[in-house]
Amino acid sequence: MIEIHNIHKAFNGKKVLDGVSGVFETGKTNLLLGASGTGKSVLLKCIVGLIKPDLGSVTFDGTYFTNNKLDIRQEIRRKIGMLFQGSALFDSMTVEQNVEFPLKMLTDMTKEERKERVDFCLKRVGLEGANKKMPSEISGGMKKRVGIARAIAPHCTYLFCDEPNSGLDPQTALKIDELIKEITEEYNITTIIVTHDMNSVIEIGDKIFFLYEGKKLWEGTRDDIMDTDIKELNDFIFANRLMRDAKKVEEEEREEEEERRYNGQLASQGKEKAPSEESVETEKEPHPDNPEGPAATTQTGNDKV
Ligand SMILES: Nc1ncnc2c1ncn2[C@@H]1O[C@H](COP(=O)(O)OP(=O)(O)OP(=O)(O)O)[C@@H](O)[C@H]1O
Repeated sequence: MIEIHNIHKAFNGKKVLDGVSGVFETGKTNLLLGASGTGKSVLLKCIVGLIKPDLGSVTFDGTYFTNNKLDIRQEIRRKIGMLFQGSALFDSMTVEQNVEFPLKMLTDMTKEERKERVDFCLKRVGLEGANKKMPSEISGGMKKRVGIARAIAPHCTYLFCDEPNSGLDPQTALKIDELIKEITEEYNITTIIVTHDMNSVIEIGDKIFFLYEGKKLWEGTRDDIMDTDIKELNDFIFANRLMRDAKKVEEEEREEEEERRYNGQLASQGKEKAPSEESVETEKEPHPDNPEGPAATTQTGNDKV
């Protein structure tokens, strides 16, 4: 779990982050959502320590990170995997050398152990056998997969992805989203993804933090993002036609459901009423074994007297 508290950041007097707080849960895909220039990347960099916030703190699983001793910060950094926007592979290295790179830098694994881990990670992201290819020989989607393999290779506890879908067609983007979500759940990683892609929100938004002009205006899940009354959020998500259509379908389904429930209530009331009327009638009818029957035993107040 990563906790951020009251993060502020300004550049040359221009406020970019204005008191952002939140908790990013373990085993979940946490999305930082917002329009361009709203401070998502700066917040991500503040969390991983690439930018120092002016104020505020970041805690990784209870260990204070911001302003802590260098060795503690380095220890936490070792557990962080990064997937950069353009994949950021080393062009002069093969796929396997790219994935092996952080293992050489961050671990004391033997050559054989590194080879085993590289093969495992490449297999996990669906790139078995691509070891010897150069980045220039593979597609954008494959590059993202190599980036993911490289990020998780040193058994990362925290995974940060800066717009993992940028430059990908929708189908490949969906596959990358799904892969990140699967890996997050499988290895119980705390994942934070910077995005403005509404498809990602719907597909993998376990927890969403909506940033607007440097502030967190809303947080919630993909199930409730369409039902808020926050104007800035609605303007952002419903600028996308697919989202407007999805909202329309959701409203129609809700109306149908309400109608069904209402009709069901009416029917059940009617049902309750019917047997009681019936039972009154049958009580009045004599039982075949007892011709005198209940009808005969019906008494009025006067009879009793
Ligand atoms: N190192 C820097 N120096 C000065 N200004 C910066 C620096 N980094 C970011 N900014 C400014 O901070 C603001 C927020 O930038 P940021 O990259 O976080 O936006 P974003 O929400 O990630 O946008 P996008 O979705 O377009 O990537 C922008 O106005 C940007 O110009």
